[in-house]
Amino acid sequence: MVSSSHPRVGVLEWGVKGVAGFRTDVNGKDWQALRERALTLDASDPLRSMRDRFYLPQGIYLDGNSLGLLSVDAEQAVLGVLETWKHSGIDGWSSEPDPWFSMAESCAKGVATLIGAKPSEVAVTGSTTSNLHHLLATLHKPRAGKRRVLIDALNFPTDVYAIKAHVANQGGDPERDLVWVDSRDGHLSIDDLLTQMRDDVGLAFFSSVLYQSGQRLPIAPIAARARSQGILLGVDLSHSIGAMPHALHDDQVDFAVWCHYKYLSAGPGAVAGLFIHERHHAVPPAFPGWWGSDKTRQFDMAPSFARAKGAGAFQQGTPHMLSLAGLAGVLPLFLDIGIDRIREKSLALTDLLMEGLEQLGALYPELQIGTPRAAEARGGHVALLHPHADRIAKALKEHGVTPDFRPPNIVRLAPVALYTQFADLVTTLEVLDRILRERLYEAHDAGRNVIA
Ligand SMILES: Cc1ncc(COP(=O)(O)O)c(C=O)c1O
Ligand SMILES: Nc1ccccc1C(=O)C[C@H](N)C(=O)O
Repeated sequence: MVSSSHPRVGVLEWGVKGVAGFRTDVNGKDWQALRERALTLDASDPLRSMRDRFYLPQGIYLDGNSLGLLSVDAEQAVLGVLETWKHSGIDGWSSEPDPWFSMAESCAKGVATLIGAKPSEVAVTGSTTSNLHHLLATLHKPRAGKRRVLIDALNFPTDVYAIKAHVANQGGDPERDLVWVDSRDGHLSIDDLLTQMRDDVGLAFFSSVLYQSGQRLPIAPIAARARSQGILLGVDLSHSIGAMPHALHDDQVDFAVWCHYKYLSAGPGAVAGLFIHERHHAVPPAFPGWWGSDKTRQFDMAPSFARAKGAGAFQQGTPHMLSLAGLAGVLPLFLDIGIDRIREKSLALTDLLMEGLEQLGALYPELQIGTPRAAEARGGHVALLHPHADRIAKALKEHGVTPDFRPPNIVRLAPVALYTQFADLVTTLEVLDRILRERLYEAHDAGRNVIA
């Protein structure tokens, strides 16, 4: 455990006004009842000691769905790699107890538990984007009568770029071959989506949780429909891994990709992950590299590729150890707590937040909630919609709350079960109340910052 003298605050000094010095009681709504409930929830929160393991920047951090915070555990693991490098040089690859040579495999085993996969179905490697390119090139060969690719209009841009490029690389025409599940209101209709999984579709690719609205898609029925229609199904788990359980193996998803730097807090640009269902393990990777070798054969340096069994074969070059160590360090926290308890707290956090936002919506009609209310239809963050979302995000940050902004009108608020307190959310609501009441956002320019 972290000692009480551990530096909890001030790791990053943002120079914000700070929530503590911010008066919220001027002609405002009375948040006392909600605050009392939040304090009771905090007092009985079984995960509350986890917060002590994280470096918490000044103010309230609600951007863990973009970059999760640093834990002492991840820090120690990264420092451990540096120490080993310092003292052992090349022997770091083999020195016990954590040889670098097998660190990706040990991480894959832990990650598999979080997503309902067999260890042999997961590899920790590459980036979300590079893994998607790799799996598409390996598994999807368009054929006559099944050339169409189904994606949704709300998917994260990198996925769309990769899929368009893949279609073009396979001799197709993205304009003609892509079928879009459209959205009128920022959400996807599951009925629409299932209906569009028609006979002429060969590949479908969705996110488990949509990055803007936080809508969660039901993977089991989508995968069942994909199976019955002979469609290859891929899923991007970037916004759900570490926040909720998955059942990729049992649901029979064909493949999946994700990053580890959001809810999992493995560090900026941490090594990413991929899943390939075991029924596809006979297919060789499209872009092999020596790090995908059977580990007992890798240093034979043979000209023919003796690949690892399963997803490990999709590794390519030497793992980026400094970017892998953070994951190795933080994973045991998730495994010890168990992903079901994490989801339980995450839902309780977003419940409280949405309840408060509904109360604010009654006071400020321009404010709307862009996230589905039903627990099974939402992920770990809440999207707030407002015509001045860009300026509101800046005003929140100025007053000590870190959200992010996604164009055109979304402020995302992501409480993370391991380090967000219920009371933080009530403070956020109070700050937001005053920003809206006094139109404090007008002090900020419209438009996003380079990184929003
Ligand atoms: C759904 C989704 N996919 C992919 C990415 C990013 O891909 P990469 O990790 O390759 O930068 C993000 C966020 O950056 C994301 O939200
Ligand atoms: N990788 C990043 C690097 C810098 C800033 C943000 C990101 C994000 O991950 C954004 C996130 N995927 C999103 O849902 O918008």
